[in-house]
Amino acid sequence: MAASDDPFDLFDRWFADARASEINDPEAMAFATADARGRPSVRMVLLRNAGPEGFGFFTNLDSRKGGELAENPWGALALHWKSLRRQVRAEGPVRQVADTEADAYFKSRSRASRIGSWASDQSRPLDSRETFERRYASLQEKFEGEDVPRPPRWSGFLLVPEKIEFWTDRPHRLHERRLFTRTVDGWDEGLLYP
Ligand SMILES: Cc1cc2nc3c(=O)[nH]c(=O)nc-3n(C[C@H](O)[C@H](O)[C@H](O)COP(=O)(O)O)c2cc1C
Ligand SMILES: Cc1ncc(COP(=O)(O)O)c(C=O)c1O
Repeated sequence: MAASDDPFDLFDRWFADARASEINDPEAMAFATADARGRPSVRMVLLRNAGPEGFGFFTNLDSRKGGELAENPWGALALHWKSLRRQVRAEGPVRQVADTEADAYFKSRSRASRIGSWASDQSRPLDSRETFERRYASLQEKFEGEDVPRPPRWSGFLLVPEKIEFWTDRPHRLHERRLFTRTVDGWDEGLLYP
């Protein structure tokens, strides 16, 4: 297969274009999960790695998405770059990343964001903003002068794509859709009607 037909090479080129032309957050993607009954939910997350191993992001394992992935480890994502009028979609099984990978990413975040991850019981009900701010302030004190370690329930997920679609806007809604489907030894490429 020619290098230009590899979906991750194509993704890298599109992502580079998006970094150059989006006004903010070219890595923002909608990430869908579903519970054990198949009921879907979707939210934005930041794409932190993309390559042949998959598409990765970081979050709280006890969040709603974390709980749904524990019951049903499948996901779907969509990136839309408005400035380019392009969309990428991917679907497949989702796995948690290794602790070493989560540690390395967590270390790269700002100290304030690291403390925030300890302060936030992500997706749980919060009685008031004040409660959250008090928790944050007391954690700032607790970690004063110390390194802020990764909370044990904060990690990352990797969606290992079985399908990746590249969508390009064309006039009169006659868009181009290139679908890559994983095979035992590579990728099949085909087109879809828009
Ligand atoms: C642009 C953008 C990027 C976001 N990135 C992340 C992220 O990488 N990880 C995360 O946990 N939440 C992120 N959030 C917050 C999520 O959208 C969501 O509110 C949170 O993860 C809880 O989702 P859940 O209750 O479905 O688990 C982001 C929100 C926006 C708008
Ligand atoms: C709750 C939360 N966690 C994680 C992230 C990902 O970004 P970062 O790791 O740079 O904080 C975001 C981004 O908006 C977020 O809202």
